[in-house]
Amino acid sequence: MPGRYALFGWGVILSLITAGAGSSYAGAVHLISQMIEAADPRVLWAAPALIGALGLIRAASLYGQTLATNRLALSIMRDLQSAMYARLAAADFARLQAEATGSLISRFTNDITMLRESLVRTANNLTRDLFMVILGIAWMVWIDWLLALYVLVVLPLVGQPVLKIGKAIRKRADAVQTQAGDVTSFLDESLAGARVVKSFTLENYVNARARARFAERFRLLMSMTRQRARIEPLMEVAGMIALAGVFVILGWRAVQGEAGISNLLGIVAAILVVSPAARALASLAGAVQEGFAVLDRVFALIDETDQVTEAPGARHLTLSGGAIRFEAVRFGYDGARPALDGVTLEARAGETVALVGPSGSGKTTLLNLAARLYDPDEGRVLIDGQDIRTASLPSVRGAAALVSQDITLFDDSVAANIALGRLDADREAVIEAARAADAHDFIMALPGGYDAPVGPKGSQLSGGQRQRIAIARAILKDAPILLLDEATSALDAEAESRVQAALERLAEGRTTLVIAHRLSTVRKADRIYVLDQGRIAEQGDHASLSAAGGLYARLSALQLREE
Ligand SMILES: Nc1ncnc2c1ncn2[C@@H]1O[C@H](COP(=O)(O)OP(=O)(O)OP(=O)(O)O)[C@@H](O)[C@H]1O
Repeated sequence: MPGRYALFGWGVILSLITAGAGSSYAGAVHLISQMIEAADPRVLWAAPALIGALGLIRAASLYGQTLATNRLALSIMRDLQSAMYARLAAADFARLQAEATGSLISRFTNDITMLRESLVRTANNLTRDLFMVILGIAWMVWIDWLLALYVLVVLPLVGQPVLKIGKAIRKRADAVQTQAGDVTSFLDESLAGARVVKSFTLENYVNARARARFAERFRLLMSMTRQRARIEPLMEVAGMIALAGVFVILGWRAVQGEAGISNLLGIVAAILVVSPAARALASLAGAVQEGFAVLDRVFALIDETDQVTEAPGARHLTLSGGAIRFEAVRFGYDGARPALDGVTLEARAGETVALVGPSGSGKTTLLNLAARLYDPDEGRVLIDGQDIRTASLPSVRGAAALVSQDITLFDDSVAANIALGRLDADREAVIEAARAADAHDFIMALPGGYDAPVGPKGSQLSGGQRQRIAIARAILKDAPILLLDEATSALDAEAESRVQAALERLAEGRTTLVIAHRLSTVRKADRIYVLDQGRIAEQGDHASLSAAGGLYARLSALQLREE
């Protein structure tokens, strides 16, 4: 496959040939009309030969040029999209949380579409039309320099306003793209929430929100269209003024007795060649500015830097059982109240530590920090005695398996979804993990078994089945630490007891930090930490904490479920 520079080179050369052949029509018309004026009989074969040759050359080079320049533009698009996705894949969890998924998706759909149109148009037209204008003017000078001089004075008069319009378009294009993200995120949210929309009869509510967004979209696009629409008429007027002046000059000459119809035809042909090219260039100014606006957005994203990064020279964690320790950890999502405020806790290797606390007390935050999805503002998180900030990121993320309530399944086969726990796992290991997660039997009952597709977001499986797939995935990962958010979602008794049993097998032999929702879990825990407003309010085992009659005693009566 030809490289970028070769494609660019070919694009320029072929544009030059295309423009050369196209603009030479002016010269050909001039020559042929001279022959006709002189009643030269050779015109009978020279005219069709000349016109035909120019047409063929132009057609062939146009084809090659379109292919070369589009290939270049599209390959740039492909690489920009890959770079953008790679950046997002590597981006901080906080970064991804901060922007709506729909808005992120819009960068790949709306932004990229606008950029593609702009790039392809630029690639196709910029050099070709520029050469057309330059060569067309050269022909004018050759045919009649005085007329050419006149045209050259008139045409640039519109250059300045056209550039100004381009700048106005760029400003609006940015707003248009940002709003496109808003529309996409609304669509994503409201369509994904179909169950709620229907059951609460929110159709009118979502319709009103949709109409407001589409109305805003209309307004922004109209504002951009008004700018775009000004360009062509400007060029039209300039072209007409040029043409009118040419006739005045030639008419004046004819009155003086210096006739010459071949000059007239030649110049008119040149104007006809130059005009559309100049018009295309002018409207390209708008498209280029739109492209720049999107490129600004694309590069702003690609250039983003992360907060959670690997320290220089970071080494892999040395694991010896997966003891985990929080030391005076303070952390806030934003400047406001900290979500964790001086938390010190410990789970020794192999221990199960339960986290209990009111809603919003910081339990999920604690698991997020243990997986190093965020870094503490103060204090340290240690795994087997090593500060996880000083260790390599893959080794930290590899040390713990996170099983949360929002289970992510990808639209792939059951086996592929389990294998996400360890990408190089073979089929036997996948089946073994599924057995341990009590998922094997239901998987075998699916049409296609392990190769059965799970559907978008796992929609073809039940809630309990999805949970067991997630557990199988964690079993396959075989990390020494388990970070578990016990499900509260309503599963029926049988599904729940199966999930529960699978979780117990998963927790065997691992250090476990579990956000507990069940009495059986806290009873079995080696230690319970009770969180309240980001602080450890109490700690101990179930019996002693119940006896103390504090926050835990109240919470356990309300929050913890009996089997
Ligand atoms: N992404 C976020 N951005 C800003 N604040 C957040 C974010 N996530 C959580 N918080 C805040 O941090 C605090 C602790 O939240 P966290 O999710 O850790 O609580 P929790 O104990 O897990 O609650 P629950 O039991 O209801 O899930 C809350 O006050 C919450 O509003």
